[in-house]
Amino acid sequence: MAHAWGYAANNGPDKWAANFPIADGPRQSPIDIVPGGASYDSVLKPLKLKYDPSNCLEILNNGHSFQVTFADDSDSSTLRDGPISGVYRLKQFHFHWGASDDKGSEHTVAGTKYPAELHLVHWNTKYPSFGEAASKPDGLAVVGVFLKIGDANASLQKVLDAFDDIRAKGKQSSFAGFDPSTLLPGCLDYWTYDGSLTTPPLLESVTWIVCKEPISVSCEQMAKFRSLLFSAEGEPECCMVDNYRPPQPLKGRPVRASFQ
Ligand SMILES: NS(=O)(=O)c1ccc(C(=O)N2CCc3cc(O)c(O)cc3[C@H]2c2ccccc2)cc1
Ligand SMILES: [Zn+2]
Repeated sequence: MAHAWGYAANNGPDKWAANFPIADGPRQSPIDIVPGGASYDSVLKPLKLKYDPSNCLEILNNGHSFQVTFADDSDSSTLRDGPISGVYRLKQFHFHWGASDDKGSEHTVAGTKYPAELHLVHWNTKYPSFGEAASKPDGLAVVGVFLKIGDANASLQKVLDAFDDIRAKGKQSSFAGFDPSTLLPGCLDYWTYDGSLTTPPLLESVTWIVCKEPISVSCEQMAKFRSLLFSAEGEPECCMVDNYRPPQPLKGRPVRASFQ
């Protein structure tokens, strides 16, 4: 029986180390990003993101978040340059959010929490698959984008409009033709550091690339996020909120900035 980890008091982030001891490892994520503590590195290249909307397959509620999954059998949706070497393919994107607008992001900036955070998950094509890459120190690259309360986000609304079909855990539906680059901020300045998955199995295989500029989300759109359920059909309803891991110890890791 797979360990039923979650975000509740009895199975949440403080309890994960019992089944996933790497939770106390040397390169855990997320972290609190302290802009004054990050060092500008002129070697860092601009991010090169190329996404093909025809690779977009489906949207699903996996009981921890919802994710939009992409076909990754070719190099048509990729991340190159930035802090990484080689070609990483987009596998999926998902979000983390709070029960209220004062929390929800995983990374924080000088202690500031955003109401939500987008993760675009890519895997290194020097390995044969996502699953193989996920256990390698340079296997994954996740682009993180903060969401900040403001104007309604028209691109995000296309994703939220699909929620009625995936309200409960385990529900999925086809979701075609979505271009995830429409969820990126105008400025792609970023911080980068070596980290991990922020959910079990917490593998220390992620090069984190966290954008400095947030994208907007309206209060009404945040309410839509909170209409999803952690619970499956037929179970007592449990709202999907606060599905974020708090910042973890930096343990001496450098955080680099692509901007001055
Ligand atoms: N928040 S995050 O660090 O950006 C993250 C990235 C990828 C994944 C991911 O794609 N998967 C696969 C689906 C999945 C489902 C689970 O129930 C689970 O506990 C973890 C995942 C992770 C995963 C990644 C690598 C190996 C196994 C599982 C999850 C989180
Ligand atoms: Zn995530």
